[in-house]
Amino acid sequence: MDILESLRGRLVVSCQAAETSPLHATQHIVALARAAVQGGAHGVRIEGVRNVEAVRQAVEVPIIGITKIAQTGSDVYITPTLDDVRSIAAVGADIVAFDATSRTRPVPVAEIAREIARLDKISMADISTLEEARQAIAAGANLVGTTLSGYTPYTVDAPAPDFALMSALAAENIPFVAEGRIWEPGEALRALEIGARFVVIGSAITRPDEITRRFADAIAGAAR
Ligand SMILES: CC(=O)N[C@H](C=O)[C@@H](O)[C@H](O)[C@H](O)COP(=O)(O)O
Repeated sequence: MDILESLRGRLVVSCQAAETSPLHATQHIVALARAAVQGGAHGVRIEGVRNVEAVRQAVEVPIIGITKIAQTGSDVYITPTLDDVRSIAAVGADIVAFDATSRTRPVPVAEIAREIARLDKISMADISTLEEARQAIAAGANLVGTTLSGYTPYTVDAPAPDFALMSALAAENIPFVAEGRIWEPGEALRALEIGARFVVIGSAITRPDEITRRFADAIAGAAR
């Protein structure tokens, strides 16, 4: 079946761990991906060449692959260069996601989208505003993700999750994925009702440190 069709209306789980996390090693990312699939995820979002390669051997669902590479002179870090695109595509990502914000960037969005298409992969442009989404689609991206709303200097005050952005994307028939700062099943459902192709959840499922902190903070607040 067509990959985007297989994900329509479904849950994708982002399995990522910060360098400081006890879950950073590839074996843990693989375990998170397996657990996500066991729990009903229809796809996974994975960072890093080694991790994508290992997860590709472990699960059969589609993989959204990214790299996170810091760039000199730019805040763009999600799959920022053509080499990143090539290396993540080569190890088995089905969809390659990349930063498509209008910040200073090493490679134009159109070049990244063109390279992903040349490699016969699906391109997912991570954006933070409606205007960035319009430009990414015009530049050839297959779909956009709301991933970076709240993370660019001009969206730091955007609501979490950013349902207003989702509604604006739906109103213009821009194919979009709901991703970023979704913590409740009801929020995921609302995103799908607005028109998201599928939903990507990360921290609320795969970052036990953040999940723990949420409970710990609530309990500490109540004890005060
Ligand atoms: C901003 C950024 O770098 N987002 C990253 C993109 O891959 C990940 O760190 C997020 O965990 C992912 O987008 C899922 O979002 P959330 O963890 O909020 O459900």
